[in-house]
Amino acid sequence: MIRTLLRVLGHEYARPVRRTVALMTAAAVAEGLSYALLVPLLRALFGSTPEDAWPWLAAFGAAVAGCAVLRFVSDLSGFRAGTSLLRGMYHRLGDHLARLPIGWFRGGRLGEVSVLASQGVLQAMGVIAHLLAPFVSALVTPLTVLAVLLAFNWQLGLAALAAAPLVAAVQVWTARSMAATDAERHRRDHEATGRVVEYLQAQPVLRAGGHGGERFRLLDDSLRNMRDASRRSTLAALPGSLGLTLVVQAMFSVLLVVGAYLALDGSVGAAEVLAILVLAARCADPLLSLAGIGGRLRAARQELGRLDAVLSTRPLPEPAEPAQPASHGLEFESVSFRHGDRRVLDGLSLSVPQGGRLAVVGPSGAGKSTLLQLVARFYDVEAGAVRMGGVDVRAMRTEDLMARIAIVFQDVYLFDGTIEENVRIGRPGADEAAVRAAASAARLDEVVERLPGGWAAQVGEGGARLSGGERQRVSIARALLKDAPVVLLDEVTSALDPVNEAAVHEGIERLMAGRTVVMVAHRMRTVQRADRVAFLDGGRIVEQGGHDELLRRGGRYAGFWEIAAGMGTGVGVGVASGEG
Ligand SMILES: Nc1ncnc2c1ncn2[C@@H]1O[C@H](COP(=O)(O)OP(=O)(O)OP(=O)(O)O)[C@@H](O)[C@H]1O
Repeated sequence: MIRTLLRVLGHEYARPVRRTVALMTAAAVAEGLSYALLVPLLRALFGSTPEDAWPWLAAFGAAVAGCAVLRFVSDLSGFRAGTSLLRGMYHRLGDHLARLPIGWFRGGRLGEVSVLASQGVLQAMGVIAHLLAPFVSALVTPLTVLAVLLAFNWQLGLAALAAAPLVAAVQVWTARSMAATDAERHRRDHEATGRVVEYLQAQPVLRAGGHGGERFRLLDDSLRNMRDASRRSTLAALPGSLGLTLVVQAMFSVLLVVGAYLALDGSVGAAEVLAILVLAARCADPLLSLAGIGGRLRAARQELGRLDAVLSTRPLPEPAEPAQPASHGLEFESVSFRHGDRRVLDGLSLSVPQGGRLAVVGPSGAGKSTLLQLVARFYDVEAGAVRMGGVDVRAMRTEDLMARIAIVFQDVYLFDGTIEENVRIGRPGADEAAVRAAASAARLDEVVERLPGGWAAQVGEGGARLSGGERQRVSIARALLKDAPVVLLDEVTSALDPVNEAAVHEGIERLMAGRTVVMVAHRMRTVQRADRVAFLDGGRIVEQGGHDELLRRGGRYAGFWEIAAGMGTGVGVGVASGEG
């Protein structure tokens, strides 16, 4: 386990961890040896000259004090190593997550990683600070006492030694039999955590559906499953802990019988037998604690495994010799890409000259957003290449690539800060005048005027205090401020009110001016801004050309708008009258 810990953390932590383990082992051995002093102490006390016990008592006192100091030093070292591992782990995890492809952060992953980053890291790193000392003590102290017993009297030593393989066997058997229940319990815990988050997020939907006051069945089910898994896991742990208790009791009884036999035989004094029994009793507690420590170690090991899996996820490879494109046209050459088993793009080829505007149209799920994501390297293509200015995006440093791209997503995320802070994310170093200019070009100043507090008004978590259209304006202002030569635009699918719609369109028009643009378009009005349209279906370009030309052709593209018009999605006006 320590090896996995060091692999997960990096070997620069090996020294403090090894020193801590050595100190803890020394403390546990010292503790065992201090107990051993009870043998001569009790022998002297019950002998013919009890005053001979004084030097042994002094030695015992000194040994106990020495143990306390060693234990303090080893615990302190464990605590220090634990906190430094914790800090290191957070840095390592943070650095690694920042290098993972954006596509890795899918819905379920967010809950998983947040539980891992909060509870998981603490649990895994707590091994050194909280679990190692009792574990080493529970193993090493009884072993030291055993060595003392063997040295003192081999029959008694052998009687105690017989317990060692039994304790080991019970531990191994418990760990094996618990593996499946532990894993299930953890899975159920995670599932329930996810359901709680979902329940909170889904409150508006539940209330709209008239389920506000009711309990949420999916949450109830997962909580019940969690309770059942927890019960199963507790029950599964019982035989192990019972087995350990039996082994320890049996060892004690055997020692008692062998001791009594030897005492009656006259080969060992009664005082020594008493001392041996006291020693055995002192070892019982640490041995019995092994059951509980074992469970916590197994849980920590599982968390460590999960951390290892996240940290082993390969980040997007960075080129050894990064290239810089001289221009900003885009080209997709025979691009194939799949999400799991689902093929999303299938040998797609497409190009957008520098300064050109391409609208991508197609049915839902055709792969339009994926096309944009491949330009920004949220994922890497499976086959083929995406190029900017003739340079494969994989040959560019991620930083350089992202500096050349401004993205306006359908779902705009705003941080809980002021509008100004949210716009500034587009170019953190921008001066105030530039931020205001971008905001005004995106017609965000109108929004600011309405807000109590103006530029200093807080937008709320996720931008909750702004409407969808207003959030879009912030996103456009960010992109304008970034002033990147390539713009990727994923048009909002839901209808905006006329004022917001006009403002968003005006902002987008300014954003597109003089830049290479690829836009996923859902509205006729947007498509008409493009100088070329690609109709995507089944991961391929089915038709390509100018908007009017494609309409005249009467193929898939024209049919698509006709259906949209028939469904009254707001695009039909353009089809009927030829305008958006
Ligand atoms: N993160 C993901 N994991 C697995 N599959 C995904 C993921 N994202 C998208 N997909 C799959 O890829 C397909 C294409 O998705 P994409 O978002 O590119 O479609 P789209 O054409 O933009 O659709 P829409 O117009 O509805 O937004 C989807 O049908 C979906 O099955």
